[in-house]
Amino acid sequence: MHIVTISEMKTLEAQAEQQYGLTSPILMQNAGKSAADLFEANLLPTYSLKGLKVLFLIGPGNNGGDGLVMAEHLKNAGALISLYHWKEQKLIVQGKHQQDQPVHELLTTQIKDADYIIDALLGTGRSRPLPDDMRALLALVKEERSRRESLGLVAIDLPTGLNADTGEVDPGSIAVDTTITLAYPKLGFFFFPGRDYIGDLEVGDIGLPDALEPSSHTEMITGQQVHKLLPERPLNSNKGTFGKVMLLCGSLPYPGSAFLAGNSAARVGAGLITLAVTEKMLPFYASSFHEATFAILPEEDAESFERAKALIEKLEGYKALLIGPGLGQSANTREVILQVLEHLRSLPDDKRPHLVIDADGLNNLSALERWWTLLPKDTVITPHPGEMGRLSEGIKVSGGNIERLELARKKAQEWQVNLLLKGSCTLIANPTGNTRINWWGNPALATAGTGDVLAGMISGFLAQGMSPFDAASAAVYLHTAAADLVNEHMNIERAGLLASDLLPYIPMSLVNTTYSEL
Ligand SMILES: NC(=O)C1=CN([C@@H]2O[C@H](COP(=O)(O)OP(=O)(O)OC[C@H]3O[C@@H](n4cnc5c(N)ncnc54)[C@H](O)[C@@H]3O)[C@@H](O)[C@H]2O)[C@@H](O)CC1
Ligand SMILES: Nc1ncnc2c1ncn2[C@@H]1O[C@H](COP(=O)(O)OP(=O)(O)O)[C@@H](O)[C@H]1O
Ligand SMILES: [K+]
Repeated sequence: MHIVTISEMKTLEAQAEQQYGLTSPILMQNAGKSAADLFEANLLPTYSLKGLKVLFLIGPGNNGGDGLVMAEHLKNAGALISLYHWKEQKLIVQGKHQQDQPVHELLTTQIKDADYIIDALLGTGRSRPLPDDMRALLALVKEERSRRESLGLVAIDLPTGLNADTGEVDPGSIAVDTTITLAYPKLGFFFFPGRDYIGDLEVGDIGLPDALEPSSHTEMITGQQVHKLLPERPLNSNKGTFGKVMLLCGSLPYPGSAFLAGNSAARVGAGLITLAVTEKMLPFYASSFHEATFAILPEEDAESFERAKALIEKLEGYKALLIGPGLGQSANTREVILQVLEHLRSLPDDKRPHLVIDADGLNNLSALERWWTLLPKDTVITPHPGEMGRLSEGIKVSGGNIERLELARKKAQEWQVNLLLKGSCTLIANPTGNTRINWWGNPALATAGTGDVLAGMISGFLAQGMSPFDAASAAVYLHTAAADLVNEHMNIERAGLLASDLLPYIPMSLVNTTYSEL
């Protein structure tokens, strides 16, 4: 699904009017109706609209207009509606204009009484800092919410005061439970601090014709999209159908990496997993990973060319190669990597395994000048912000702010790689400048080894013939989906997940894409 900027959204609206006669009032009717439908769908089956007290905060522009249309639909379905028109300071309770008492007192009572408050103050048209009286109004809502957790907060299009292009927020903005955004998610939702204000994201249909495509090069990865990307599993198949993955991962201080990555490649469906390990390391893997096969390499004190040669000899027929997790950073290991890269560059496209470089694979490379010129075509690299900084001459890379998007896009083109920049909303940029962002996040993933799982999943998809951009996108989405499943099944929240907990839930995350609403 496209992600749009404010100006891209405005262009779409203008085109809808010019080319299809879809005027602003028509779009607003559609917007308000779909917001009402999504709101109701979220209530069910726990609550119904009958008798539900909903207070709408109505702003002066089209965002307020959307709110009014939505309110009318909810009223017709039996909700008890109050409307506060901010600019006019006018309060209407169940159709009656309240004029007897000072509006401030009445409004405070309405806030205290409401089951839900709908923020339809400002949307993409916000053009300056919020005025004091709007901040004060939002502060009242926030205060009530901190007193009463059952009060539901929903924003139409976006939480008021959030910059839809950058994710910056006004000091008066408040975080909501659900944002019902219209037509397309806005770019600023995916970056901090804005990301924290959105709550659950719903996308309302405003009836733009399918032929009207945004010009944006940025997409949100959706479950429906991933579902379509997943490799078919024909009845008439065998392990050869689903590709072989070779992993050059793990070393004495970090043996778990190869296990986690290899296991994850198998869990997304790859046909055969081979760990390239030394004899010294073999007993560890053989006892913990029964399904793996092994390519035995000379010990780490052997000449680098012998170690590289042993791996290269085994590589024929492999569809994917993962280099890096837990590999260590000795000069000898760096030499091995360079020789393997040289070999891969020399192979024709159809004979070359797809390459993923992660972790120490990247750390080894970042020490070299113009390291990217050493990569074979279509490589996927998967840095976290620290590794990205090292790859980019030491610049500081943001963990979640908007600058990371431009950086990833620019570097993917400069380096001609598929660049997966990890973080809370992980993003992926390909060499032609297209980007995809993962909306779903789960801080339980902020624990050692989860990156190895992700790298393994990408390799497993590459072995099954997915393109590098798609393999990275699907893996990122499913990685967070698997983490959500772990949370649900282990009854945990934001802490306590082990990377290995993800493994059995990866196949379930694949199945669940069938039922994705987004
Ligand atoms: N134009 C269209 O065709 C559609 C618009 N839609 C809705 O329209 C919204 C955008 O509408 P608008 O462009 O009217 O913009 P908004 O409704 O977001 O706000 C613009 C109004 O707020 C005032 N304003 C701006 N910044 C302010 C501030 N800091 N403090 C106080 N007042 C401020 C402006 O003077 C203007 O009156 C979207 O977010 C969406 O909700 C949707 O209905 C879909 C279709
Ligand atoms: N707060 C968070 N929300 C969502 N995902 C996160 C969060 N923190 C970390 N992650 C994910 O966890 C993984 C961590 O990878 P990485 O830093 O490489 O760890 P390691 O090398 O220890 O495996 C990445 O996929 C990252 O996107
Ligand atoms: K709003």
